[in-house]
Amino acid sequence: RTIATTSNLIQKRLYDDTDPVTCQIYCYGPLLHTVQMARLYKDSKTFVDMKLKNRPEETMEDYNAFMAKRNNSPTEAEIRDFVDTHFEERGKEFEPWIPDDWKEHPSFLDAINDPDLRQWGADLNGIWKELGRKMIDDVHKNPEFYSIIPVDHPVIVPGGRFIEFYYWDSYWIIRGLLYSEMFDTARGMIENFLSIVQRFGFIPNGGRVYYSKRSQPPLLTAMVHAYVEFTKDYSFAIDALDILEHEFEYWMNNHTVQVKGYDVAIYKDASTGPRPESYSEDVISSSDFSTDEEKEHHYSELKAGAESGMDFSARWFIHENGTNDGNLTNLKTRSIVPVELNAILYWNAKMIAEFHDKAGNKAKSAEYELKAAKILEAIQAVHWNEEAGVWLDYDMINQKPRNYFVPTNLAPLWTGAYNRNDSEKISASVLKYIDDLKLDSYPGGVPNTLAQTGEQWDFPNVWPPMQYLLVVGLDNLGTVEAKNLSKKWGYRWVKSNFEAYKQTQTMFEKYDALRFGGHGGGGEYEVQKGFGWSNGVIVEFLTKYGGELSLSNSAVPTGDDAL
Ligand SMILES: OC[C@H]1O[C@H](O[C@H]2O[C@H](CO)[C@@H](O)[C@H](O)[C@H]2O)[C@H](O)[C@@H](O)[C@@H]1O
Repeated sequence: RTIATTSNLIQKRLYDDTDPVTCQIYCYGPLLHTVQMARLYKDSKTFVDMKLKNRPEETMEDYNAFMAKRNNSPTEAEIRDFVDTHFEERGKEFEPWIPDDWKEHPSFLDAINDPDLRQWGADLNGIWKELGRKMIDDVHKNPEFYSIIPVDHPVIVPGGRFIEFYYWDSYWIIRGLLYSEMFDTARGMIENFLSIVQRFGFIPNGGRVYYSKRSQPPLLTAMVHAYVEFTKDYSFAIDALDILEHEFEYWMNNHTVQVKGYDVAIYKDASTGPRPESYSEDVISSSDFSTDEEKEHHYSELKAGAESGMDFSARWFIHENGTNDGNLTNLKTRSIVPVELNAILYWNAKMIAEFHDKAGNKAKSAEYELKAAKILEAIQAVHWNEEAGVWLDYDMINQKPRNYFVPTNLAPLWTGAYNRNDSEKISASVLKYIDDLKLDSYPGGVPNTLAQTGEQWDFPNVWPPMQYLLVVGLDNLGTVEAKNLSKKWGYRWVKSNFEAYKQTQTMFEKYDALRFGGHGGGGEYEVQKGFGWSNGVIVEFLTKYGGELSLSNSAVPTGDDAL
């Protein structure tokens, strides 16, 4: 299979404001406002996932007539009736699908010694079948009836309310699939993303048109790298190079600002209005602002937060007093330079350089090495904080580092965005940072922040991709102390997830730092079950530790007892 190369067409599409016609229903406009503000469903995402019964133009005509007839003030019952007449239930875009390459007994299971952990690994492998989604032909023939973004290959979704692909989730899902030897499914998901970059110029937050003006942390190149590491099929990466470069340039050209004379990337969004999938929630939180302009700024900060994947968190609050106090009205996501985004872009440049080198294109490889070196310099100048002994986000409003814990403060260890000659020094300072903050004292894993705001990316919630970042980052650092802590946290994560699974037969999207085996909560929707990235991380950790890890000493561990 070959991948068509990018062209000016992508540039045109990227800057051209012609949204799909379905966007008039699902992304913005009066119909969306009327229905979402009626709060017909417990979860606001329900409505924007429902299929149209008629063409969007016809639906809009009916809507205009409906509103005119009711003097623009329909009752809730009338709106419900309108929705029932014009929309189908959610989920109509998929047909049952069992991945063709699913294996009953992938060999990672043989590497797990503990019988209970091995059975759990088999259960998790079985969950891939439940999370698979294939689009029906009609989605390709009549895309304007659906909010789903049509893609050629079936995908593994996160689960629960998330029945479409999510960009950054897919990195951990794909790694899990590769360990489960589901190479075709993994490759299909990557090919979908490559074709999406060709169509949109970048990868939307998730597989719905209403997500199409923002992205998520750019991990496509890392997905390709993981696929190539497993399959050794370098030609796949080489064929994809144009597209990977395009995505990289999209971020560097559209998401960078200047800080201390360096180009650094931030999260942002290119649409107006509230998030369609959380419309009334955003309108409510915007009611603190009086002018339309202020409300619009607030919506942009919310959507930039969603682009970061950490929606929402005190990580993105800048209070008037310069701290991370406050609530959603203090969101200033676009004014905070995030460590991991720049660390990931560095990684992307390095991997693109590596693929060019494999292709024998030394000039291009050198060009991307140079881009990586520039990003590294920026990370060192803007994010590294000698006093804290770690990398920190940067507050552009108050022109100061933000000395608040987030696992992403260690992201450069994960992506290799630091000078290897400094490993010993960095190891000493990072471990002291961890010690000072007592990050090793939580029985359920390292919390995402130390701020308890009720937002889902704050204390005490623990998120699988962030545990992965910490465990892999510390392991990469390579000193004995860092490797030991990495293993300790890896073991703890497996055991705590296992405990939750043993009690509930469920994998959760997020967990609880304070409770060994406890799941997370808070935020604007119920904790979700499934769950793509949780399973991916555990399948990888079971492969990594399965030979040595045993549950026999699995009494509720705290701190040092976890091993
Ligand atoms: O509907 C609210 C938000 O839901 C998504 O965010 C959360 O789930 C995603 C899928 O697992 C995950 O990628 C993200 O990190 C979570 O915070 C969605 O991505 C948001 O855009 C949306 O507003």
